[in-house]
Amino acid sequence: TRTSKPKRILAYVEKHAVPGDAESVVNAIDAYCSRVEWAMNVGSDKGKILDRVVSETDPDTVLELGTYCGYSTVRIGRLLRPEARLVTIEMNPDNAKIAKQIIALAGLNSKIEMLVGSSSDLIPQLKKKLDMKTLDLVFLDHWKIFYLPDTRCLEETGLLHKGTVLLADNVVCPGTPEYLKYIRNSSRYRSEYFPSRLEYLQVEDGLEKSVFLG
Ligand SMILES: Cn1cnc(CNC(=O)c2cc(-c3ccc(F)cc3)cc(O)c2O)c1
Ligand SMILES: [Mg+2]
Repeated sequence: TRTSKPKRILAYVEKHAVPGDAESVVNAIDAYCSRVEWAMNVGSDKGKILDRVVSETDPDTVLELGTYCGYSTVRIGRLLRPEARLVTIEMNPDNAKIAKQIIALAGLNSKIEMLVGSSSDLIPQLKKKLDMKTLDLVFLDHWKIFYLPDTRCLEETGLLHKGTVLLADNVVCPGTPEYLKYIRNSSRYRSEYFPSRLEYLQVEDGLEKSVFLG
């Protein structure tokens, strides 16, 4: 088919959001995906939990794994201070192209940098590439089987500091069993589960918040 779901989401956002108004971009995507077609955005129920964690953490540096259309990128970016920076990694170049346009429409280009490629390749480069000292917040929302290996990689590249917050989407649906087993049994993290619903549906899902203890 000529269009894709991300392209249809972008078209709807261009029609219904106010340029420069990140909140209206978030609301437009939620309106489209709840009324027209489901998409794997974190959504508004889990999004409210994400908002609270971002506000409480008040991060200078954020890493998002899994951009998709940029819904959570905009959701997080809209809460960051002007001098804060968010790096988001997306491995699908078509999704990245759409997300870039949605992030631009939200007026968040100055705070957000998108990298296109595999997280396992890009994470080791973060330290030097972006002069990344350490990360204050990591939002995991990419391929569920990559949550654990990428967390181990973040530990080994020295990108986590005492107090870094890891927030993982979909720990119930589709589920991230290996990640949960590791993070909940590790003495290097203090974890807490926030029950919620899968985006736009009545299915149980939730976010796992884990604080790195060093
Ligand atoms: C292709 N691709 C690019 N990025 C990714 C990573 N994200 C997911 O896989 C993902 C999947 C689901 C989901 C899918 C089917 C279903 F029946 C229930 C839930 C929900 C999410 O919130 C997700 O983040 C996949
Ligand atoms: Mg998700």
